[in-house]
Amino acid sequence: MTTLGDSFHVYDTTLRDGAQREGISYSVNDKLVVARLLDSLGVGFIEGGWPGALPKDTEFFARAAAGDLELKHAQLVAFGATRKAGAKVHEDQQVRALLDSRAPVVTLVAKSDRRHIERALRTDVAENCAMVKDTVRFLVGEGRRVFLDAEHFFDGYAFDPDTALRVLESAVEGGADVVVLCDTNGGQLPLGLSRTVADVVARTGFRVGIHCQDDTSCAVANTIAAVQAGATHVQCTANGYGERAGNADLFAVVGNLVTKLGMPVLPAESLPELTRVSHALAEIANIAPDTHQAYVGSSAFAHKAGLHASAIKVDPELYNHIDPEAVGNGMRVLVTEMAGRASLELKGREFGIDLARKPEALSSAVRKVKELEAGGWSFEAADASLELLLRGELSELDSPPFALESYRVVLDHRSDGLIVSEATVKVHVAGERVIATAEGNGPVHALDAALRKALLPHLSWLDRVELNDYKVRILTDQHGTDAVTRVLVESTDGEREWTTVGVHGNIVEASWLALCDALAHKAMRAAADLVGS
Ligand SMILES: CC(=O)SCCNC(=O)CCNC(=O)[C@H](O)C(C)(C)COP(=O)(O)OP(=O)(O)OC[C@H]1O[C@@H](n2cnc3c(N)ncnc32)[C@H](O)[C@@H]1OP(=O)(O)O
Ligand SMILES: CC(=O)C(=O)O
Repeated sequence: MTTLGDSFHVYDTTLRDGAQREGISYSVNDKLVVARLLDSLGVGFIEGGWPGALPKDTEFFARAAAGDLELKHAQLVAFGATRKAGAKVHEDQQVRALLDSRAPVVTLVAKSDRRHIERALRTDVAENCAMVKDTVRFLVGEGRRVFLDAEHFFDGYAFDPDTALRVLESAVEGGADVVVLCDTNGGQLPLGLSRTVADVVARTGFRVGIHCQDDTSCAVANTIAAVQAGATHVQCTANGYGERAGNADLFAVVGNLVTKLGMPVLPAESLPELTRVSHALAEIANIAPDTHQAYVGSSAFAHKAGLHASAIKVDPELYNHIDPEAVGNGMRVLVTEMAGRASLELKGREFGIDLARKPEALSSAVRKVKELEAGGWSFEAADASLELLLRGELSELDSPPFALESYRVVLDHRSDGLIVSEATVKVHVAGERVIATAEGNGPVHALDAALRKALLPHLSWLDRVELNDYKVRILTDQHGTDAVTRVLVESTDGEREWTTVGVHGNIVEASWLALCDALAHKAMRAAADLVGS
């Protein structure tokens, strides 16, 4: 299917409005990488920043013009304000900077609420309209395509519709292609906003765009409502980054337009790239991806409730609003206290375990999971411990790689201020009784070191296994007033990562349980690899 071409604009403002989010500070190199990623998706316009206002943005446009940014799909847009009140447009340094940026498209921001014109700009409506018309005409005369961002349009239209419309008319008289209605304070709700958009389209016949801030958490809904009311240009930011509560999220807007409204606003091959690009852009912004983000979050198609899983077992479409792979995401089944037999059966499939014809083992595993979770265990993030539990129910596990006789950990607070932990483990491995002692900077570190020392000569794969991450959570609501500790251990052997869990009233024992599962899981895989080779 071909895209809608110029008849519908996907306009990205991550590099300008997205950068207005608290905590984001793109370097010029970051901006170039972001622009390339957005271009690879096939968005029509990339607003690169405000040249003349921010030195980094000026440099970004200079580097883009010098060949550092070759865009295959998008056109680069420079953002800026109209000339100042009472000034001559060709003498306005900010306007000149827009031309100097050499961007083929310019988006001008202009006031469209009479209160802002009079109180913030300290001018009158006639001069404000002249500022808009002069600036658009000047830039169009210099060969630029111009869009007008009508700031505070919805509030302004409600307060004084004639003024708001006069601003739009001035832009179009000057030669603007699109007038973008901005919900700058983000206070709109979909129904009212779509009525205004429809009204403006009907009264003016202008090409209308939409720009929504997310202060009512309705930016995406408002954007879609605007499109349904006649807007043909949507301004969005990656992952909804933006001033205050953010902007309309590009990925949700595009996801909705393509999969719900059947509008091919991006090239067909871009849709499965949404998740990857969203996460890559989060990385560059130095913001952890929102796991619950619609369409692209890692939890967007993660199912926890047993009833959901039982229907998904019949047909995944019953509980997924789209095929997750259509947007490059994937479905996951989570096993927790909310699991039923179907959840465990589906999870088992992920591990290559067929539980469908083992109803007793399945029911017993469900019971065990519920009991353990009630005692503070959590399998949601500990797939490796869950796999061991399921295989244990099916009596599929070989005996563990070693057997513990005992361990002891001591903590030594020395007179020189050093605190050293020492652990001794006595284990039986490969038919031998082994005793090993090691020091560490904490009790768990010492225990891990002692265990490795004891096992390494007997388990050839152990030298590749490392602890990647160690998370501790104190669960104060378990067992009345006694707190229990939950430890999650993430391990790696350089090729794959796996997570195990341990729970106990004693943090060292909780850690020990998680460590033992980690090694048992690796031993299980090593044995399977041996059989497979
Ligand atoms: C809704 C939006 O998010 S629009 C994007 C907003 N982005 C930014 O503000 C980030 C970049 N901004 C900047 O770097 C600076 O604010 C600048 C360079 C634009 C201006 O800096 P300064 O000249 O020091 O002015 P300052 O920021 O204090 O005030 C803005 C001026 O622009 C005027 N102004 C505001 N909107 C407009 C407009 N649409 N058209 C013309 N002038 C405007 C204000 O009245 C004020 O003028 P004054 O100095 O005569 O009072
Ligand atoms: C232009 C813009 O960012 C706004 O009105 O919110």
